[in-house]
This record gives sequence, structure tokens and C-alpha cells, in this order.
Amino acid sequence: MNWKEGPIEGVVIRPLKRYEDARGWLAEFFRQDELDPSVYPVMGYVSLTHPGITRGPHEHREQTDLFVFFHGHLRLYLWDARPDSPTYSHRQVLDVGEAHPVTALVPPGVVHAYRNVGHTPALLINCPNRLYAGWGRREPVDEIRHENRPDHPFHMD
Ligand SMILES: Cc1cn([C@H]2C[C@H](O)[C@@H](COP(=O)(O)OP(=O)(O)O[C@H]3O[C@H](C)C(=O)[C@H](O)[C@H]3O)O2)c(=O)[nH]c1=O
Repeated sequence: MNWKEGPIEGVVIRPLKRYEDARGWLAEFFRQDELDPSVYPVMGYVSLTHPGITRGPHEHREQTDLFVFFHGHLRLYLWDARPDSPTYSHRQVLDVGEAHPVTALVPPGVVHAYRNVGHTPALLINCPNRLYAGWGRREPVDEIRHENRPDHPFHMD
């Protein structure tokens, strides 16, 4: 697969506005009056990733992720693997975290992964619009874990 660097339709990267004062800082990471109802979060989780570790590449069939990158130094990779997308075969790579705090809205079918390229653990918050394993954790997890496919085309340089 020949990936081309370029924007991916439906991916929205927004800088976090940090309200800083002598006590520290505060930043909003989503508001319903700034989101389409179809992607309103229904849950949230936080994960910590150690230096040098990669999470992904993963993909969802129905779920939209709303990632919040705000702590540590992560390199985010996105691949448009949707054959019917006008930006099919586009790839986006961006460094995010403490120095570049952002939210990243990632639609279903956009493959995503991130690597901790810093020297300290990195935190991530995700507020997806689907419950993990459905209501009461009774459904299959909506996730394709490409890292388990030796021949996957989602290479992170
Ligand atoms: C996501 C999630 C995971 N878990 C449990 C399942 C495992 O026992 C453990 C670690 O989960 P996982 O190995 O899926 O974590 P990652 O590899 O970081 O993947 C997560 O972050 C990447 C970026 C993705 O895109 C995945 O969809 C998301 O699962 O937490 C839960 O209990 N609830 C949850 O909402």
C-alpha cells in the first residue's frame, strides 16, 4: 500500500486551549455544543503508555474515537483505509501531547496508532461514542487489532 501524506476526511484535530494560572492549567476537551450528536461520547477511559511503547494500529467498524492528547510526547499515526473515502490511502502523522495538546476525532475505518516517543510515561484520554463491549459489556468489542496481522500495511516509521 502506497500511503500519501495528507488530510483524512472526517478526522478533526483541534488544539486544546489551556487556561493557565499560578495554580496550573485547565482545558476543556469536549462540549456537546461543539460536536455533532452522532459522535457524542458515551464513555471515557484513560491509558498510560510507557516510553517506546506503541498502541495499535487499531480500527473500529462503527465507533468514533475522541482522543485527548495532553501529557507526555506521543506520535499519532492515522491511515485512511476506507476504499470509498475521497482521501483513501492518505496518512497523517503528528506529534502530540504536553507540547502540542490536541483532541483528535477519528471516524470508523480510519486506522490509528500512537507511539510514546518521549522519555516519560504518556497519558491519553479517549471519549468514544460507543460503549466498550456494548451495554453491560455483553457484545463483541468493535475493534480490528491490525498489530495482530503480520502482513498489515500500517507501518510506523
Ligand atoms: C478500550 C478499553 C479497554 N478495556 C480493557 C481491555 C483490556 O483488558 C485492557 C487494555 O485494552 P486494550 O489492549 O484494548 O488497550 P489498547 O491496546 O490501548 O487499545 C485501546 O486504545 C487504542 C488506541 C484503540 O484504538 C483501542 O480501540 C482501545 O482498545 O483494558 C476496557 O475495560 N475498557 C475499554 O474501554
